[in-house]
Amino acid sequence: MLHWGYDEHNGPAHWKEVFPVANGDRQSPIDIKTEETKYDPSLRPLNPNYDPASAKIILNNGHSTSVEFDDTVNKSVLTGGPLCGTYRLRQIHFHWGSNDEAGSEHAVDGMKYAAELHVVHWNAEKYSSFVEAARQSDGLAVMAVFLKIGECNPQLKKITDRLDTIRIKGKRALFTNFDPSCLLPKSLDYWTYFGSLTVPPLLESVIWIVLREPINVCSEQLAQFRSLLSTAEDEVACCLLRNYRPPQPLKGREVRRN
Ligand SMILES: CNS(=O)(=O)c1c(F)c(F)c(SCCN)c(F)c1F
Ligand SMILES: [Zn+2]
Repeated sequence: MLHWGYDEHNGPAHWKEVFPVANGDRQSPIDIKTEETKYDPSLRPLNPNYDPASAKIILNNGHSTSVEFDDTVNKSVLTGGPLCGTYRLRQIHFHWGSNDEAGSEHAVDGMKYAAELHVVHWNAEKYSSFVEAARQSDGLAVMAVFLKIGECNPQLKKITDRLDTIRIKGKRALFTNFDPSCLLPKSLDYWTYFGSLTVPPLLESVIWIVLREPINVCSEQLAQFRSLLSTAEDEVACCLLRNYRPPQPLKGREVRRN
């Protein structure tokens, strides 16, 4: 396998050839069977606290589009929920499909949403960098938000309106004064479980916090994500039509809810 991606020749079924942890005991995403989730009274309310000035750039890394934040200080953090200590905001990015019927990574009782937002944080209380935290079992905390087809989302428009300036893999543009809380649903009720990155190197270092309430996105906005290119300037143009990993075996893990 050359470089990993989402095509037939380098997609999720091939990743284990280079990253054997793909068959590990705490892989993500998963299909959340709501009847089997366990209420846990010790789970606290989520407490996201983001400073819009932390937003720095918007980027096309060839696998998704991300907004990267200044994570050199504790300016934008997530505390509460299942977390011990303070997790610092690193970046947000999206996963989507080639059509509106499927595109999310997590599923709920076998049902997939049109897309999924990931808000990535790292444990800055215990570790000194994102890269170090990404190697630890409690190093990362990713909040997942489901996107369902409905009204156009005016907050998401701030991102989708900029995608034409970063169509080619590797392109980046200044992107500041953005608070990702504007993309969260009214309710911060969640499911939580121990899992992994959903892209190579698939590190098993993520405390997943999956919000139960989806936010809206319209079909036209999702189409703008699909017009991003997974290829660089000097390559034959190829659209990033889908970038989700299918659900992985639960292997006895518990999914708790607040
Ligand atoms: C949970 N979704 S993911 O796709 O596995 C994912 C990314 F795409 C990421 F980009 C990052 S952070 C930046 C690393 N290059 C991350 F921590 C991460 F978990
Ligand atoms: Zn992701």
